[in-house]
Amino acid sequence: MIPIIKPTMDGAEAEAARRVILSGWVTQGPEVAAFETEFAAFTGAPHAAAVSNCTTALHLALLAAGVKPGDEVVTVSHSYIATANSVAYCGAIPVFVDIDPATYNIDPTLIEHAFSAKTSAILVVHQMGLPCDMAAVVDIAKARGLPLIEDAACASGSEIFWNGQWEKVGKVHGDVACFSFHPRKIMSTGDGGMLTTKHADWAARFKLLRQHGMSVPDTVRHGSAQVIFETHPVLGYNYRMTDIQAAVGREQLKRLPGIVARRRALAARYAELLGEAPWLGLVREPSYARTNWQSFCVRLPNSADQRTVMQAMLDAGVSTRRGIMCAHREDVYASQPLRMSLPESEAAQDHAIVLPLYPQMTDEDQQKVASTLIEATRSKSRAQDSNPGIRGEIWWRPRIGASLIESER
Ligand SMILES: C[C@H]1O[C@H](OP(=O)(O)OP(=O)(O)OC[C@H]2O[C@@H](n3cnc4c(=O)[nH]c(N)nc43)[C@H](O)[C@@H]2O)[C@@H](O)[C@@H](O)[C@@H]1N
Ligand SMILES: O=C(O)CCC(=O)C(=O)O
Repeated sequence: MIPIIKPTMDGAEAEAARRVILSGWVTQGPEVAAFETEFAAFTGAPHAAAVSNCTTALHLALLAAGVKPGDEVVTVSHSYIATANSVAYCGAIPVFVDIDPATYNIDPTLIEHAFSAKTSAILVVHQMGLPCDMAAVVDIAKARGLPLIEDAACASGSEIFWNGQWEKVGKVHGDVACFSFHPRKIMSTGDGGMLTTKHADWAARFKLLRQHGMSVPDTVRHGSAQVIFETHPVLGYNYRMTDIQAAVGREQLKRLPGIVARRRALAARYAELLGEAPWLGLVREPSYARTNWQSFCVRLPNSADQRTVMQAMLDAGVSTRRGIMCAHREDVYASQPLRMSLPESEAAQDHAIVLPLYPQMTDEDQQKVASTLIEATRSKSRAQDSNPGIRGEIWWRPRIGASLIESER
């Protein structure tokens, strides 16, 4: 079976975990601090704070941005449900904007239509590792005076063209970026997350809130010759990363440039192999973005049944995933009125699939994936079913106006 992903770990990560276990200090401590310093240096961010996963990172980011109950946060539905959930954890309402089908990322031209007097933040996603159009989004956020949060769960090592040079996602281009180290991501600590921010006071707040809002951390009390009594001035959470995870993360970070380079080579090979099937829509990087190819997403012809194609591939020993989910279609958000229709988000969920991609893949593996996909879709390759434009042209269908669904509020 060719799986969707394989973590890239070996004895170096095992040895790092062993070293921490034998050190006698295993929870958030010196390894977490070192991982934060190294991750900040990697991205170019002034501050970093490690947490238990990216969902908790997003929660803390929204709290630092001042999101409170009853507020609205403009974001996408087309994302793993953690994006919308983090807004709901604040008692706020996620207001969903449709995506650009060429990039699977938020369509900046639609953002204005999602605003109301209750909007208190913008939360964008760098979906599948491909940076969204940050220049456009930053302009909108600045014009409105809104904090801008980047869900960079998938985007470790991705780059944005900024002020004439390539910069890492997380440097930070908005106010704060949130990363995931879940095993489905390209570097992993088992589970884990990281915030990078340009604001020193936000970083201090993340470090306070991740550990129960405790005034004096356990590490400080542990090493003190004086008796110290801690206090809890604010409501905090247990969102810590352990030192075992951080030690693994430090090894993963050393590998990250190599992992990204390998994924880029594998993605280029997929594009070559699938080039003979023009009915399949591939993602092409816009001029402002270099993806880490966390996922290699392919748009199927509209007449192809997604589940049938995925089952045929699974039967042949190739694991795939459907297009990115849409939160507004899940029961948990279904009763919430939409401010705009989301046709591109829904089409992307229903008509795209994600192919296996991991550094250990052989050329034989990739040929098998490509040939299986081509065979499973060839009969659906009628010209009228192709998705012109998904190969890189901007495929635009205006949908503001008649299709706009006004909020009932
Ligand atoms: C592009 C999207 O990719 C991912 O979403 P997804 O729906 O593809 O993710 P899921 O299908 O839930 O991914 C879980 C899969 O990730 C793999 N996986 C998860 N944990 C492990 C692991 O520890 N070891 C190995 N070898 N594989 C692991 C398994 O194949 C598991 O079925 C997430 O990273 C999303 O956040 C992201 N938007
Ligand atoms: O829990 C998951 O499956 C993914 C969520 C994630 O990536 C995170 O919270 O770091």
